[in-house]
Amino acid sequence: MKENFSVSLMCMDFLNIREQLEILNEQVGMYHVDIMDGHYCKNITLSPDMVKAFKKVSKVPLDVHLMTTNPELWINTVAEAGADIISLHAETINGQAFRLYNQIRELGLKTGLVLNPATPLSEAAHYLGRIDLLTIMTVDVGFAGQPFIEEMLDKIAEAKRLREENGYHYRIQIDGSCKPSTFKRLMDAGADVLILGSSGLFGLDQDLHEACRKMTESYRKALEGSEVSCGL
Ligand SMILES: O=C(CO)[C@H](O)[C@H](O)[C@H](O)COP(=O)(O)O
Ligand SMILES: [Co+2]
Repeated sequence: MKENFSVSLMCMDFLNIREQLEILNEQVGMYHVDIMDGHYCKNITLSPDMVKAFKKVSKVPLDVHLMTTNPELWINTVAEAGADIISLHAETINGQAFRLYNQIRELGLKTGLVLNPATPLSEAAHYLGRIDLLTIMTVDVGFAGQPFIEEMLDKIAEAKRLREENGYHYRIQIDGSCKPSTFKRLMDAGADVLILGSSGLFGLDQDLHEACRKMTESYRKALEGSEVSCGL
């Protein structure tokens, strides 16, 4: 079941990073590191130096979500910092998509693609076959704690159908408002990985051990009777 979860580290308590990662290392399959440039979206969160710090303690892969107008400026930097997956926004790579994904592969890393809620899957139709991790935003980029966008359930189902019809290999990851009240609908629609942020983990309890327990209990309850197994 841990492979079904990633944790959004922008939502953690920055005064106790090491302690929280040592707990989360045993609970989830990946960490999600949001890097924003304050231009592509109106916020500035984590950084390549934070990737370096996380890498010293993390026992799971780091997926770096680049919310930057010029992602080509950051790929080598976050790769050197320790990223295992680099997730680029389709909206920022038209005209260099194949070049940047070749660059990520040549660095020995996995390729990620992120689609904003308003961006259709067709935007990436010609390179979905090159993607290891497809992240579907279920909130507009920039902030935690936003409301879930229901219309994204159809996009998740379409991503799963496209994968089956074309033999693509990407895992489908959900970013934004993954929480007890959305777990079942997201997994039933076809999600493989849920990014847990303020609403799905850190906001469940002040004590992280207790928050993890509440999260996994609500996930199990949500999937009772669902056609989705816990494993991939
Ligand atoms: O990409 C992001 C925002 O642009 C973040 O990874 C997540 O959406 C956010 O951390 C999720 O937190 P939520 O409060 O559970 O929606
Ligand atoms: Co993100």
